[in-house]
Amino acid sequence: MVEARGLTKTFTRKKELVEAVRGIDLHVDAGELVAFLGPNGAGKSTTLRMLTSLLRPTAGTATVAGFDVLTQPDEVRARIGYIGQGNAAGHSYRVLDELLNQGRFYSVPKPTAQQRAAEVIEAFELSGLEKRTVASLSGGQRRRLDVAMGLMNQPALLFLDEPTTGLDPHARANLWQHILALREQTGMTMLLTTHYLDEADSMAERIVLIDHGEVIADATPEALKRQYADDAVTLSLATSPTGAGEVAGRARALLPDSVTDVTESVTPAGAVELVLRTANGPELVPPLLGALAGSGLTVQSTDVRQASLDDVFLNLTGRSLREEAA
Ligand SMILES: Nc1ncnc2c1ncn2[C@@H]1O[C@H](COP(=O)(O)OP(=O)(O)OP(=O)(O)O)[C@@H](O)[C@H]1O
Repeated sequence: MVEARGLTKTFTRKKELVEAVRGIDLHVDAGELVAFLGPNGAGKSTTLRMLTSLLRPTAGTATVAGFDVLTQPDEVRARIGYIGQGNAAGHSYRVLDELLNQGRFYSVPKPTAQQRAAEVIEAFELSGLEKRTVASLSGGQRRRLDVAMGLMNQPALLFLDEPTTGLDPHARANLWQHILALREQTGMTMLLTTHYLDEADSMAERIVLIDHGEVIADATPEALKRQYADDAVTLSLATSPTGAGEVAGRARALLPDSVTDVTESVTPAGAVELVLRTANGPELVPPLLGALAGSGLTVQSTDVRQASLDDVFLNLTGRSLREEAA
């Protein structure tokens, strides 16, 4: 559905070259839900805008829905929906008129546009708001209208640039519910940008991690975490009369090979604390607890912190995506 090779965009700003996108390759199959994740200024929006034919690449090629973005932009646009960062709808216009105008923009015949508008109004919970002006809608309703507008030409592929940025958690969850329902019903291919880590983790089937205009990793959230970050298991063990060192030594001898790193300390209360790095913490804990108890060691508490996409980004770049987003 999307095939890009060496996609590059260089801007000139105050006589200086800004290499916004530096040779991105991308392949997206029909029906995939792919998230571009990366810090501010990484080049996500610029990539999306090149793929939607809104921006001409400095170098590289891309085909979208079977058409070349450079030589066949009209064919590309007819087959995609694009929901940009800003609100697409005009403030003083009414909801239904905006949807019908969008249909007209795509040369959808009027009866079809009316039927389509009724469908997206229903699907995106905009019923009862048809006559309201856009300015009078809540942030969440407005964003749902944006997405609904992007669907008026029944696209095969939907591009969403930071669809949930600025929405409160409830409105974010609500918008996602609608997007996922749409996807389930239509199997639509979706490509979105976000810098919400939790959102990318739970919603995207595949994450393309972008930094400084380049793809630094591309896989499912689970695969990324498995490959680039470890879970941290913290065990707190009661010390014995023979001393903390002896307890730690006995515990260490029971650790399976899947533990890649161990740090050891003694808490102010005198407990021996071991922090274990491993690919799969939840799987490691039950047998390990059994083995520790079997050898007479007393586990006072256990904590498993599973690897996050922020750990992945940190391990790949040395920077925290969470902090950069903040
Ligand atoms: N029209 C432009 N003129 C000059 N520089 C630009 C232009 N558009 C984008 N840039 C620069 O290109 C780089 C990439 O920007 P882009 O908007 O693609 O990043 P992004 O990953 O989408 O970030 P954000 O999450 O903040 O939207 C940034 O340094 C940005 O300032």
